[in-house]
Amino acid sequence: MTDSTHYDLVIIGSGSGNSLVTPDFESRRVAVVDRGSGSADAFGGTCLNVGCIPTKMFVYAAEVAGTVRDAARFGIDATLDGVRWPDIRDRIFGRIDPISEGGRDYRRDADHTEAYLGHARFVGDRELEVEITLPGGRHEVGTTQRITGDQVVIATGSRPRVPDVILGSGVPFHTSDTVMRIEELPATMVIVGGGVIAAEFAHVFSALGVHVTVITRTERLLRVLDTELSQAFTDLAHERWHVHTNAQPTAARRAGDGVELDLADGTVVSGELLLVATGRRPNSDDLGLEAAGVRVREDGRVEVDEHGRTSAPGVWSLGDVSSPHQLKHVANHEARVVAHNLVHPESLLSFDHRYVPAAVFSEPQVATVGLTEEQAREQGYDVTTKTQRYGDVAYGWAMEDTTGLFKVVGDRRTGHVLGAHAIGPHSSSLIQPVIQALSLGGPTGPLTASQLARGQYWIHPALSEVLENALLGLEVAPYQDATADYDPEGEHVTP
Ligand SMILES: Cc1cc2nc3c(=O)[nH]c(=O)nc-3n(C[C@H](O)[C@H](O)[C@H](O)COP(=O)(O)OP(=O)(O)OC[C@H]3O[C@@H](n4cnc5c(N)ncnc54)[C@H](O)[C@@H]3O)c2cc1C
Ligand SMILES: NC(=O)c1ccc[n+]([C@@H]2O[C@H](COP(=O)([O-])OP(=O)(O)OC[C@H]3O[C@@H](n4cnc5c(N)ncnc54)[C@H](O)[C@@H]3O)[C@@H](O)[C@H]2O)c1
Repeated sequence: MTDSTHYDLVIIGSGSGNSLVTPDFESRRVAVVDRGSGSADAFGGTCLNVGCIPTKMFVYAAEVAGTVRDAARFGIDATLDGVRWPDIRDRIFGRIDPISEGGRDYRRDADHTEAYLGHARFVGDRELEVEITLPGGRHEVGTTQRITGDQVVIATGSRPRVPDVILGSGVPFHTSDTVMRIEELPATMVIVGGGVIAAEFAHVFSALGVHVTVITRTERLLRVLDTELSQAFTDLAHERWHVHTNAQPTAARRAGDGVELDLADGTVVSGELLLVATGRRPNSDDLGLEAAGVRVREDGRVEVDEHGRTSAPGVWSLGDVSSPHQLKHVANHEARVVAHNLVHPESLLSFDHRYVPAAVFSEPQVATVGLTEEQAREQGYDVTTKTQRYGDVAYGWAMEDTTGLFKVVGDRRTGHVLGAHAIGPHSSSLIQPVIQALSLGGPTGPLTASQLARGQYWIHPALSEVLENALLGLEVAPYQDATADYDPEGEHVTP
C-alpha cells in the first residue's frame, strides 16, 4: 500500500465521467479511475467500447446487407455473396480501440491528470483504495493505491444482469460486453431478453445470416413503448425471428457445441450461441459506499438530488449508476450539469429529465419521446392521437415502405403535443422536431401540434412529411384553431 495521494477531483469511471475534466480543471489535479470495459478491458466506458458506438457500426453493416437482399423490389438485381464477419468486426474495433487507448494515455500523460487502471472502493469520506488490475498506467499491476479528493464523482455505469438460471447452470453465454468480438458467426443464436439490446442484436445477427431465436418474459417486445408501436414491432419481429413471448428459461444446459434452454411451457430452444440481454444493473455494489456515507436506492442506483449530489458531502454521481435513464445522451447531459456544479457551488444547475427521447436501432428503427397514449390517459388528459403511415407520404412511396408508422399523442383540449412514437426508417432522426418542441417550446409555453406543423416549412418531398401529416391529422377541440400559426416575430406565416 502506498501513501495517500491527494487530488482536487477524483472521478470513478472513464465513460461520461471522463468529460468532467473541463478547462476549469486545468490548474487543478484530477484522477480518473477505471477498471476497464468489455473483454478488452478498455478505457472510456460502455458507450465507446461495448455500447452505442460499436453496436451502431454493426447496425450500419446489417443495413447494408439488408439493402442488398431487398434490392430486387426496386428492379435492381443483386445478391449477397457473403458476410466477412472478421472484417466487419476488425474494421469497427480497429477504429474504436485506438480511440480508447489514446484517451487512456492522454489522461495518464497530461500534467494535471492521472489515470488509475483498476477497481476503486471507498474506505472513508472521499478516500479510496484502487486495486491496480490493468497495464497501461503508471502504477504496477497488483498494487493498491490510496487516493483522496476534495470532491469525488461516482460515474461507474451499469453492467449486464444475468438470470440465476443461466448463471447457475454453468452454460457458456455472451452478453453485450463480449458478443461483438466473437471469432466467427454462429449458425444459430438464442437471445434471452426482449428489450433494446435484444432488438438491436437480433437485427444485426439475423441480417448477417444467423438464425435468431428471441425469448422474452413479456407479452410484447420493447414493452415500455407505446402499446401500438410495441405490438407493431413484435408482429414484424415474428416474421423475422423465432420469437417466444411470455416465456423465460427454467433450465439451461450444454448441448453439442451449443446450448439448450427449457421454457416454462415445455418448449426446448437451442442455439450455438446464447446471448443474455435481460437488463443492466447499476455498478453501485462493491464500491464501499457505506464507508463514504453514500446512500443507495432500493433498485441499486446511487441516490442523488437534482444537482447530482449524493448523501455524502463532496460526493457526486451521474450516468447509469444513479440516473433513472440508462442512456448516453442522458449521462452526457448529467455530466455537463455536474461539471458546472463542481466549480460553481453558488449557482447549481439541475438535471432536466422532462423529455428524454430514446431510439432502438433495430429493423425497423424505433424512436420515442414524451408520453405514450397509455401514460397520457393515466395522467387524465383528454387524449387525441394520430398515427400516420410512412407509406402515405411521397418519400415513403419511393422507399416502398409498408410498415412504418408515426404516432403523435396530443391533448385535445389545448392542442399541445404530449408525445411522439415512430417505427420505421430514420425514425431516430425524424422525431427530433418533436423533442425540440417539447423541450424548448415557444415564448408563450409549449407549442401546439398546429404551431409545430404550420409554423415552419417542411421540405418536400422529404420523409419528414410523415411527421408533418401526423401533426396536422391530430384532432383537437373545436375551439382550437388548428390552422393558427406560430410566428416568433409576431407576423402571420403560412408556408
Ligand atoms: C450494447 C449497448 C448499446 C447501447 N446503445 C446505446 C445507444 O445507442 N444510445 C444510448 O443513448 N445509449 C446506449 N447505451 C447505453 C449507454 O451506453 C450508457 O447509458 C452509457 O454509456 C452510460 O455511461 P456512464 O458514464 O454512466 O457509464 P459507463 O460508460 O459504463 O462508464 C462507467 C465506467 O466505470 C467503470 N467502473 C465501474 N465500477 C468501477 C469501479 N469500482 N472502479 C473503477 N472503475 C469502475 C466501468 O468499467 C466503466 O468503464 C447502450 C448500452 C449498451 C450496453
Ligand atoms: N439504442 C439505445 O438507446 C440502447 C441500446 C442498447 C441498450 N440501451 C440501454 O441499455 C439498457 C439495458 O438494455 P437491455 O435490453 O438489457 O434491458 P431492457 O430493460 O431494455 O430489456 C430487458 C428485457 O429482458 C426481459 N427479461 C428480463 N429477465 C428475463 C428472463 N429471465 N427471461 C426472459 N426475459 C427476461 C425483460 O422483460 C425485458 O424485455 C436499456 O434499458 C437501455 O437504456 C440503450
